[in-house]
Amino acid sequence: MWRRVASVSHLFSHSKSTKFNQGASTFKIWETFTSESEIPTPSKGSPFITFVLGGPGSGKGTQCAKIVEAFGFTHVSAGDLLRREIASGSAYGSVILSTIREGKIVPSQVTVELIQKEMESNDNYKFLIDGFPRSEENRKAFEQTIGAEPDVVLFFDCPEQEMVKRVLNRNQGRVDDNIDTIKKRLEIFDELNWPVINYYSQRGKLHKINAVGTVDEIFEKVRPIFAPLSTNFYMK
Ligand SMILES: Nc1ncnc2c1ncn2[C@@H]1O[C@H](COP(=O)(O)OP(=O)(O)OP(=O)(O)O)[C@@H](O)[C@H]1O
Ligand SMILES: Nc1ccn([C@H]2C[C@H](O)[C@@H](COP(=O)(O)O)O2)c(=O)n1
Ligand SMILES: [Mg+2]
Repeated sequence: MWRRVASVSHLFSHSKSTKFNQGASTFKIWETFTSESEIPTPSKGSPFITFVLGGPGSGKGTQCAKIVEAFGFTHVSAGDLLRREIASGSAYGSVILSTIREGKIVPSQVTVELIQKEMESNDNYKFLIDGFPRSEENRKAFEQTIGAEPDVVLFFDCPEQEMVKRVLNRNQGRVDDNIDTIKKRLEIFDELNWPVINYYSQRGKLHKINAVGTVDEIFEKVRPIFAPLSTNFYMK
């Protein structure tokens, strides 16, 4: 059952907030996803947030592109934001680059700030946040800074051997797509991501998807999770 847990209205409390607060669309979201008894107190100005989890090469970015196309979400990839920060030559750039090269996790404050800016600068109210949270520290920083919890959490479950094969074949020139860094990323994933996955599983938000198969086969497992959006949601 879809359930809104927290409001991010304060995140959008300035000029951008009105897009969430005005018109019938906000109320449509509530009408569609919650029964009367489950609505805590409808809060105006709450974007629909999906976290997308899975190991390196599990297919998160690939499936996000399909979800964007089918359901009109905005794709916010934490890894892409960090790579963009490196490319921009910002003050954080060199630290981010060395962290990514080592297969480690960038401090949450940096990543959450980038995600927040991206959400605030976007007119959409449906967000796929890809590759985040990677750790409990990430998760708590998002909750504290943004003041929200996700509505849905996808977890693409893929065997290690398959993930390694996909990453080594990716061929996008990423500094972390080499066997040494992949091994470290997998270790970090095992150590830090499982507590996050368990956290959302215990709260009934996790949708675990077997990520083996063709891209289209996997998307057919994803589609029903968002199907209510296509029929009832106020479309972008
Ligand atoms: N179902 C699939 N079968 C085979 N290859 C796939 C499948 N899904 C994605 N790929 C390919 O595997 C590679 C990794 O996919 P993708 O970039 O979507 O993974 P990711 O989870 O976003 O990885 P990362 O965390 O490293 O960003 C890409 O080259 C992609 O084209
Ligand atoms: N929440 C995040 C997301 C990503 N990173 C860093 C470390 C990852 O290995 C790298 C690439 O991310 P991907 O594109 O694979 O999602 O970016 C991070 O530190 N914290
Ligand atoms: Mg990716």
